[in-house]
Amino acid sequence: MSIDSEHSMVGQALPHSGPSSTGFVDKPRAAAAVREFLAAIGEDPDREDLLETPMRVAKAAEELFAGMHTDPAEVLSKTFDISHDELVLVRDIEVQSFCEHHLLPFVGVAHVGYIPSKDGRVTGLSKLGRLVDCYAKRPQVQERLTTQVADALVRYIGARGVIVVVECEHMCMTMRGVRKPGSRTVTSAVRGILRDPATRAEAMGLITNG
Ligand SMILES: Nc1nc2c(ncn2[C@@H]2O[C@H](COP(=O)(O)OP(=O)(O)OP(=O)(O)O)[C@@H](O)[C@H]2O)c(=O)[nH]1
Ligand SMILES: [Zn+2]
Repeated sequence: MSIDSEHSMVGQALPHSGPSSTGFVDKPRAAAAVREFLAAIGEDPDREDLLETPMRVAKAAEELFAGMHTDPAEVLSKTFDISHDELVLVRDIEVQSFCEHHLLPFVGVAHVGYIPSKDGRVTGLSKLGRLVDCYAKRPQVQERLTTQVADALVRYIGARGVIVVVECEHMCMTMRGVRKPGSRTVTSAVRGILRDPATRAEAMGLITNG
């Protein structure tokens, strides 16, 4: 179960809670499933070079899906009162996620901007990258990733305006299926006063032109 505090887990004692918890994957179960999968595709799971693969995958899953067990409220819990009440924008935050339809990666960048709460509380810049990871490191679709990052900034630090733009290439569209390498999907979410056309245009200008 995810410990995302948006989903009614606030205040509960959580096993393995924390921004970078480990130990949440049932590794023997995951390894058994990978072994079965290898057999299903016609491989020999007892082939010497494959013997350790199921457990390797199970261990990797802990890292690859760590966001499921990261609490966004905790990521954004520390703020600084520096009385900055205008746009803060971090561009080109690396995104590495997994499409929940095919469990193949989608990778690219996120641009995250926000206008702090009226009292000018800001979060540490690195926390925006951690927030993106929190929502990216889980089975995901790009649209949901984009809105979850935007909504978290409103909810947890009271941002008066938020703009999130995510641009990714989906391996499920390049390695298989429609096979369109190089195509990039762009999604955006805008909240609060950044919905105002002039403010939004200014933020989009900074995102696209630097
Ligand atoms: N909206 C959205 N779609 C995604 C995302 N990642 C993958 N997809 C799409 O999910 C869809 C799943 O479609 P299905 O028809 O159920 O699956 P499929 O037969 O494997 O589809 P094809 O990829 O067209 O072969 C595909 O069109 C994918 O391109 C995402 O982040 N957002
Ligand atoms: Zn996919």
